[in-house]
Amino acid sequence: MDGKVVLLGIFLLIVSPCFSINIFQLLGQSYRKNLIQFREDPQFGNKKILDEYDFIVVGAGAAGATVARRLAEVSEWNILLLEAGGEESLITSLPSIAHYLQFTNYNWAYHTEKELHACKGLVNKTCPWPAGKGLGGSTIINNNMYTRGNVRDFDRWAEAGNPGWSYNDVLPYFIKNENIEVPELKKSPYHGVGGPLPISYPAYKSKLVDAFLESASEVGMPVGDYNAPGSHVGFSRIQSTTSNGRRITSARAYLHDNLKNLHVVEFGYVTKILIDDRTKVAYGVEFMKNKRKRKVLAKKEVIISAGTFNSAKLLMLSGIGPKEHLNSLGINTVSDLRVGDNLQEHPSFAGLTFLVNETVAFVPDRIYRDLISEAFKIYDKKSFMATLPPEAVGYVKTKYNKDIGDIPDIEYIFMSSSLAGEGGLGGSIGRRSMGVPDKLFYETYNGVLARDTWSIWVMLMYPESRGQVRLRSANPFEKPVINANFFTHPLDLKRIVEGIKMTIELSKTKAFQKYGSTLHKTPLLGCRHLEFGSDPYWECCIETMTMQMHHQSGTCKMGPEWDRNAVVNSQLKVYGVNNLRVIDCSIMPTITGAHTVAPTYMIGEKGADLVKSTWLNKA
Ligand SMILES: Cc1cc2nc3c(=O)[nH]c(=O)nc-3n(C[C@H](O)[C@H](O)[C@H](O)COP(=O)(O)OP(=O)(O)OC[C@H]3O[C@@H](n4cnc5c(N)ncnc54)[C@H](O)[C@@H]3O)c2cc1C
Repeated sequence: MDGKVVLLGIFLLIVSPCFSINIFQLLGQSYRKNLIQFREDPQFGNKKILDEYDFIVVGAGAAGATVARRLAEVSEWNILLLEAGGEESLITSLPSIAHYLQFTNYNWAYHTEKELHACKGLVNKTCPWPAGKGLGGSTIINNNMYTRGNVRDFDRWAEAGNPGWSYNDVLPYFIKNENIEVPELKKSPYHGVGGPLPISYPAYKSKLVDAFLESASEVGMPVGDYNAPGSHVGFSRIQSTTSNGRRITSARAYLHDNLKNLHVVEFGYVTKILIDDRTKVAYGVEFMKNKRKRKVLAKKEVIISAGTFNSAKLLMLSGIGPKEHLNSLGINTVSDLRVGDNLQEHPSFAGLTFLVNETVAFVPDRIYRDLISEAFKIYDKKSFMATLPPEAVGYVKTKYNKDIGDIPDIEYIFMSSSLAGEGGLGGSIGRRSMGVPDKLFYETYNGVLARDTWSIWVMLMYPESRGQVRLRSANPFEKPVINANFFTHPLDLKRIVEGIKMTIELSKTKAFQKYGSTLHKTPLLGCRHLEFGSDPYWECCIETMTMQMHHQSGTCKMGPEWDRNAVVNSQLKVYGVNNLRVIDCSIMPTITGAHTVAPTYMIGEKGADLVKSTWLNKA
């Protein structure tokens, strides 16, 4: 049965002329009869939620599902988890199709405004900025890469006036979250066994990923566990949030359990936090469901875990934010805080394409032509469909990196495919999700479409530039105004250029030359006035075809009282309002040096403990 549904899903995916047909959610209906005990939904008996809960958690993403679940472990408390989207489906569990999911209702589908130094060649000159929507949040549509970041990232948080957030303080929460399935890491003191989130290597391994790992020694790099202290710099296969070749979302990891005191509302869109004007106490939320406005109360706390964009948006809609901005929209200010500032992300460049002379790459065109046999291969883990698009990472130091020791500044994301390689029947879905227009794509990559290629996406780990999120209006259903301000600090661009040049050198190693790797040299449309391969040429490429990692963070910054930009304190309590916390990726004072889901799970685990220690210690 399982196999037939997946086969049907892949078939529909290919024949569907229009990706807006939401086949994923249709397929999901059969899968929905799963284990969440209580939810307000006609299909599940339509039990009514209560009028009042001990805790209300807004958003069921990486952090929200974690917090709700951990609080529900206190049996005398009741918890309401409100989520704007619906449930994941069977088809979303295939890691290889992550990019396709950005064209479904599982994505809030935001965009930046026009950028001065970035996304200049993309559709409408803006960067598409996805964020996940549904029970699981961005873990429904993300790329499953599990990377914790550097020891120094967390030590810096603590040094900035946030006691309890040093690496040694947060390590137990990374461990608590994890069930490591990589045999050689099971005994590592830095990994967890028995936690809710399985971490494994992708089920399928390509020949090209072996070449990447072999190339490490030729450029003086170790191969090791990037999630253990002291071995961040180096190359490795990806540790991923998958098990047996299937995506594991935060909802699967944390919510599929017999928790009678945890009530879940899907398609419940929270529009406002209710705050008593006089006492400044948060006492509930307003939300819309089925076009009806409703209200639910919280006895103890309201916890906002709506993700970096929507947590900031919800605070501002509720009067918590920069006074001048709220005034301009006629919103009464409850607490004048720098909500929405400090936006951070990992910009990157994904345009490098290396051709190889064997049929060893992930070429959707070939796979989809032989669909039936491929569908069956998924089940014995011999298919590219059971792997992640990114197969390995390398953490390297550029010449601009002045940090001593194990602190890289560029991440290589290795793919045995490329934007060009997935042309043809693959639908060029990766480049579409990045907003690369047809003209730029075809004029640059014609001749190498649907060919065997590999690529390294070069990701900046510690951006100096900062962006901003603001409300477009006081209407909660309008998309926020997002200014990423990428590359406003020139060093950000220079580091990526260096990473690109280092990647080209890497392609010349014996390991890659075994496959005759050659760089595709048609200059990028828009940068043809510059000498191919020069620094100005690469700078132009990055500014033209900027690629993002969707690691939005920092808009509800954690910091001490004296930090004028802080929104929450080290207990994650919002300044100036009682009984209100933000617990999600938005609280990061500075972005971690890696992909953000692992640290967000950690924030969820630690945040839940902070809430427990407040209320369980009260007499
Ligand atoms: C396309 C994509 C690819 C990514 N790839 C990776 C990767 O490979 N590795 C990695 O480490 N990280 C990756 N990330 C980032 C990672 O998934 C996020 O950092 C992480 O999920 C953030 O967790 P969160 O809890 O802060 O927010 P989310 O997981 O985004 O959850 C927020 C939830 O709140 C809900 N919500 C928002 N507003 C409201 C409202 N008003 N009312 C009710 N509910 C609301 C949303 O619908 C959502 O479910 C990726 C992200 C995206 C979008």
